[in-house]
This record gives sequence, structure tokens and C-alpha cells, in this order.
Amino acid sequence: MTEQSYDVVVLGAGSTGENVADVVVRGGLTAVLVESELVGGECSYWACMPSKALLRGTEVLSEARDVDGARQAVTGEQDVAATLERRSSFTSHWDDSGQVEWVQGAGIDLIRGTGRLAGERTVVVTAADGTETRLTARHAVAVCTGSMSATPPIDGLADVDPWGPREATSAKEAPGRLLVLGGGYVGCEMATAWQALGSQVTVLQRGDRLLEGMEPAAGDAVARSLRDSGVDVRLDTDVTAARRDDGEVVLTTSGGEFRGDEVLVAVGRAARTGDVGLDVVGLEPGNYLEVDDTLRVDGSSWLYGVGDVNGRALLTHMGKYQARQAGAAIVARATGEDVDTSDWSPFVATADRYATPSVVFTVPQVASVGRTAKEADDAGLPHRVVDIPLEVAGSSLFADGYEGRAIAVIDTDRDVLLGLTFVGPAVGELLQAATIAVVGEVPIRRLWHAVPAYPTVSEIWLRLLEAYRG
Ligand SMILES: Cc1cc2nc3c(=O)[nH]c(=O)nc-3n(C[C@H](O)[C@H](O)[C@H](O)COP(=O)(O)OP(=O)(O)OC[C@H]3O[C@@H](n4cnc5c(N)ncnc54)[C@H](O)[C@@H]3O)c2cc1C
Ligand SMILES: NC(=O)c1ccc[n+]([C@@H]2O[C@H](COP(=O)([O-])OP(=O)(O)OC[C@H]3O[C@@H](n4cnc5c(N)ncnc54)[C@H](O)[C@@H]3O)[C@@H](O)[C@H]2O)c1
Repeated sequence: MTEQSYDVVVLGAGSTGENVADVVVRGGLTAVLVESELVGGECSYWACMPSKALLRGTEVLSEARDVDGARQAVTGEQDVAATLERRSSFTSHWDDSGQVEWVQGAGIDLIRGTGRLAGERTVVVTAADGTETRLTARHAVAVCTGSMSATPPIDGLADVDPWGPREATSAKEAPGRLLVLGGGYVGCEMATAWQALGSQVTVLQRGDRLLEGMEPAAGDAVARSLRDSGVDVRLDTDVTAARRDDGEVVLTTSGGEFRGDEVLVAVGRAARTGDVGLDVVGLEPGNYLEVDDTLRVDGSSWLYGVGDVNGRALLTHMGKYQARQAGAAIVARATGEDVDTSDWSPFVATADRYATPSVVFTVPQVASVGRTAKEADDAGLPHRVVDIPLEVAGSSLFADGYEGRAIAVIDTDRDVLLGLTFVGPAVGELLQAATIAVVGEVPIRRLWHAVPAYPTVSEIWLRLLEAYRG
């Protein structure tokens, strides 16, 4: 067995692992990335990039059709083959050589194979040909192995060869009828995309609304728009069994039987920690890693869990943020610097808890940051909710009959914004201003001086503040 040592060993070269390695190398340490599949991870090949490339054409067409004068120019249909080809180009045709080149250029070593913890600060990598390399970390091992699609315990589901998000984002053609199990981020985005690309989509959601966990207006608006586009949205539907019948997928549910050509399972994620040797260090395989705000595993001085693998915020930008914070903490600890662990210090991922931004790329989009009204209630925070239609001069110019909502949750004691949700066309671009207001805890009385330019959709900020003042 070959033996090598580095300051930092990073398990998993997804967007999170790449950033941990980059930050520690920039901080003067040596680092190796261990990757069993494609360098770049889910986001580049089977998640954010291909899904957003699939959705973008649909969004552009919808925006054009909503503007009289432009609408008349949209005389054809979306070109499915061109859309799929553009999607594939965004994944570099599932070829990671561009990212490998970046890793090398950044001064990071790369070992391909499956890495498993084999003791304190030790990882053994098994390559595809069975050869093994023992890696010793002088300072830290960062587990950045991500998450995988969760499988619900439904009779026969595994035997129908269901799609997961990987198949839904990399499919080479639209299935005739697509059943979608789960009405969360993946279910709503993929239902939007494949319905527009020619499938007849049915969404089967267990709960009473889509996008549960967000402000209720978000799921309601997305359900309305999916139905308008021809998607059959079934709420409160429990799937109890699955089978293939003459090639068709048949799902038995509390609301009757549903038939399709494929079924996409999108009911959430599970930690990808089943095969990384957690038992060797006294942790339970398969669980999300429990970490402190510096992303260090509770009770360990050298083991970190960064990105999806800790279950704190399953989003690419949050994994990369955690990577920057954890990387800084690893470098500081390696060089004997003090690590300030108070909220918002350079070494902690406080935003995970109070200010996670996300955009659901449906039509309309849902953009949110911070706490929902329910989360503020649950946390016992004194607050008021301002919930108004997104109707300003900017939005009426943006699209004829623009429909949207803005929901602000304001801390009435501290006079700051706790959270904000926008629902409407293109609202993703409004989100960073809200994130800055939440993270910066900008007092509402000062936000009053942040005057939105006329006529932009951002004028909604002024309407929200006016409604709050009463
Ligand atoms: C369909 C879909 C769409 C999404 N869209 C968005 C979006 O628009 N915006 C957004 O912010 N987020 C989105 N997400 C979430 C986003 O994809 C994840 O949050 C992000 O990819 C997590 O990055 P990560 O590096 O932590 O994990 P991953 O990207 O999963 O990387 C982990 C890496 O570790 C490797 N690995 C695992 N085990 C081992 C081992 N034992 N040895 C060596 N290597 C190993 C894996 O092969 C993988 O490359 C989406 C998710 C899905 C499913
Ligand atoms: N645009 C983005 O940023 C984006 C896009 C896709 C995914 N993601 C990330 O990936 C994560 C995973 O997405 P997801 O959609 O798989 O999970 P999710 O948690 O967003 O939604 C899963 C949904 O499935 C439902 N469900 C659970 N079990 C079910 C069952 N047996 N039958 C029917 N419905 C069931 C749940 O009620 C929930 O509404 C998201 O939480 C998000 O962090 C982000």
C-alpha cells in the first residue's frame, strides 16, 4: 500500500470539497482531494447545472409570452432537442477534465477512488483497480461526501427501476407520462421542466401543499401554475405500492391508481455516510454528521463534516460558504491562531441557522431567506408578518398581469428583518438585497432610506415598509 501525508485530506470533490481544499491551500497548507466519481459532484453533473439549464428555456418563453408585443414573436414551440443539448453542454457532457485541470492549477492533489476513515487522521483510498493508498492528515480530515436521494419504504418501488434526480436531470428524451413522487424542490422543478418538454406529468405529494417548509403562499402559487400548465397535482396522496405492468409503472395510492412510463422519486435526501468508515471513529454510518458552527464533528479535534453531509443546509452555495468557514478554521487551528466561535466570526457558518437563501426555479420562482412566519412562531420571536401582492410599477412593466407575493417577517423587538419570501417571475434576482438586510440586521428605520429605483420590481421593498408602518 502506498503511503502519503498531507496537512488536510478532503473526502469528496463536490463543490464543497473543492472549496475546502482551495481555502486551505490558499492558507499555506497542503491538501489532497479524494473522489470516487466525477470531480465537481452532484451540482455540476446531476443537480443545479443540468436542472437549471433544463428550466431556463421554459422560463424565457414564459416571460416573453407575458409581454404584449413580444408575445406575438413567439410563434413556435420550445426546441426539446436543443434544450437537452444545452443542458448536456452545461454538464460538460459528464466529463470532469475541466474541473480536474482547475484542481491541478489550484495546487491541490487528486486521488481517484473510494476513501474510508481507517483511524485517527487516516484515510484509506481504494481505487477502481483495487490498489490502496493510505493518507495521513497532519491537521484535519474533511468529510464532504454529500447526500443521495432518499428512498421511501414503498412496496415494490425498488423493482420498478425508478428515476432519481440523476436520471431526471440527465434523461436523453422526455418520457410520455412521468409520475413524480414528492412535491419539494426537485419534484416541483422537474415537473415544471418535463411538462414543458413534452411529458404528461403527475405530482404525488404526501402533505397538503407543495414546497412544505416554505411560506404557504409559495406552494399554493406553484401548484396553481403547474396545474395551469397541465400537470396533475395530487396533494395528501400516500403511495403504498409500486409495480411494472407491461412496461408501465403503476402506483397504488390513497387516491387511486396512477400509471406512467417512468416514476421520479424526489422525497428528500439522505446523508452519504454509509461507506466512509464512520464506525471506525465511533460514529453511526448513514447518519448526517453532527458538527459545531466551525463544521467540526462534535467531540473530535480533527474531523470535519462540510456541505450536504451535515444536513444543515442542502444547497450548493451554503456548502461552499461552509467550506470557506471550515477552511479558515482549519488553517487557523493548524497555525495556532485563536478561533473565535461566536456568531458571524470568520470561522463559523452562522448564516446556516439564520439566513439561508434559496431559489426554487419554478414558474413562478420562489426566493426566500431567513425565517418563515412559522419558524419565527416556533422560535418564540416577537414578530409581525407583512404579506402583500407583488404589484408595483416595475412588476407591471416586467410582465402583463404580473402576479406575485412578498412576505416579510419582522422582529418587532429588534426592528430587523427575520425573513423574506418573494413569489413571482424572476424574483430570484431580488433575493440578495434581502439576504444582506437579514445578515446585516439592518434596522427597518434605516432600510427606509434604501430607496428602490423606479420603475423596478425592487419597489416592492418600499411597499413592504409602507405596509409595516401602516
Ligand atoms: C436535482 C437537484 C437540483 C439541485 N439544484 C440546486 C440549485 O439550483 N441550487 C443549489 O444551491 N443547490 C441545488 N441542489 C443541491 C446541491 O446539488 C447540493 O447541495 C450540492 O451538490 C452539495 O454539494 P456537496 O459537495 O456537499 O456534495 P456532492 O455534490 O454530493 O459531492 C460529494 C462528492 O463526494 C464523492 N464521494 C462520496 N463518497 C465518497 C467516498 N467514500 N470517497 C470518495 N468520494 C466520495 C461523491 O462522488 C461526490 O462527488 C440540487 C440538488 C438536486 C438533487
Ligand atoms: N433550486 C434549488 O436550490 C434546489 C433544487 C433542488 C434541490 N435542492 C436541494 O435538494 C434538497 C432535496 O430536494 P427534494 O425535493 O428531494 O426534497 P424536499 O425535502 O425539498 O421535498 C421532498 C418532498 O417530498 C415529500 N414526501 C416525502 N415522502 C413522501 C412520500 N412517500 N410520498 C410523497 N411525497 C413525499 C415531502 O413531504 C416533501 O414535500 C432540497 O431540500 C434542497 O435543499 C435545491
